[in-house]
Amino acid sequence: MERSTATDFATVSVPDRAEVVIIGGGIIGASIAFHLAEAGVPGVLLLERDRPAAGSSGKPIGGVRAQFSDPLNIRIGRRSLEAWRAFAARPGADIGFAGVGYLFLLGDATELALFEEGVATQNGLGVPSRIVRPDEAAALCPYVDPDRVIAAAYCPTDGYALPEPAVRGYLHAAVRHGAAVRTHCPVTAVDTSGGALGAVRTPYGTVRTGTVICCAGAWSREVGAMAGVRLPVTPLRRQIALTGPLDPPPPRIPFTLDFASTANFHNDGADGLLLGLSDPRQEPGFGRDYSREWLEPFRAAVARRAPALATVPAGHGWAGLYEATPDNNALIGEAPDVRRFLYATGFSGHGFLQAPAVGELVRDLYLGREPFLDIGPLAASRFDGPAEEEGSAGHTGARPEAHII
Ligand SMILES: NCCCC(=O)O
Repeated sequence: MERSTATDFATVSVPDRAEVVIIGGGIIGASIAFHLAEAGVPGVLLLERDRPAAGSSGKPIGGVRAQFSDPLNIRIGRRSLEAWRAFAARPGADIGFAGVGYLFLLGDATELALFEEGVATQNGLGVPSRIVRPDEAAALCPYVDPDRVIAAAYCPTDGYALPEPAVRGYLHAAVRHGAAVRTHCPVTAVDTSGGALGAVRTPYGTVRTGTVICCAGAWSREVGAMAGVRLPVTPLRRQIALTGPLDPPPPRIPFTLDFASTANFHNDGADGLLLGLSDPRQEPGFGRDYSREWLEPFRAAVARRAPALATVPAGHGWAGLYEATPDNNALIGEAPDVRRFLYATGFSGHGFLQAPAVGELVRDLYLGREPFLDIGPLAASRFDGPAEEEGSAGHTGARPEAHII
């Protein structure tokens, strides 16, 4: 599902030395490169083994929201939304931001209680979300059957945007500010000595550096291991499909998501829909071949909430990888045993929507500045211990968010 040509910065050589080497040219690496270069950090080098956004950032459309259950993710989402809205001015690119809102469909009293608590937390942090009755949910999204939901949570300032133009926008702006970007340039080794970084190696040569930032998404565990750093990230295939033109064309709807099943749908251009589901049967792995079996649980789920879409056609599909952590929260921090090995990964499906704020946070971590929030709870060390248990929040108190996709 190629939609646009990616910016390419084909590698013919790498510099002998860089102040900072960012590994990974997806949305997180691109945002960090931009924020560091904009702040005047010299010698920022981003290495991408393929083309920009070749991993999961190549998703056609990405939801952006501040509706989360815990303050940390709410604040990251809210801060990022401000940046997505202003992206045309800074860094300066059209990312197709559409503030259509997010509508979480709720099926029972337990879900409603969870979202009432979440909305109260969000409102306390300035996010204008609210619980809406079934008839208002159906008015916002006419596919929803008001007799089949108990309520919904709606935030009008959420929406979606286009990830690949966002990656390109960040990279072009980073280069304008002096950063270097090399694509088709895999990192094959990270040299360390006595707990300090020495260099990264590539097929085009060795780059001496004192700082590495791992933004390798689903491949971060392997990149971390090159430096002896444990990053508990697991690849998990996620799939979406486009309906193509519908007759009649769909109304303009919020990003609509059934909380219980994760089935979701929203507009794709003027005349189609994008459909998605986090299939709980999916086994971990790097496979990214598209297959259609997820459509069966998707159709079953929408039949329960929005039966008008139960037979909607699903045309072209796309498969990408979530970079899942055991508690579905990101990993952001500095490795305790390898100085200046920083990481921003494990976004568990929320990398695009969190990328602008993450760029700021990692910039501030690098510069030793006071960040806009304490990233301590996101340190990978929360999973240190004998077992890396699925569903464990570890011992730091980082609270898993309620939304499981
Ligand atoms: N990965 C995006 C799915 C929708 C969401 O979590 O908001």
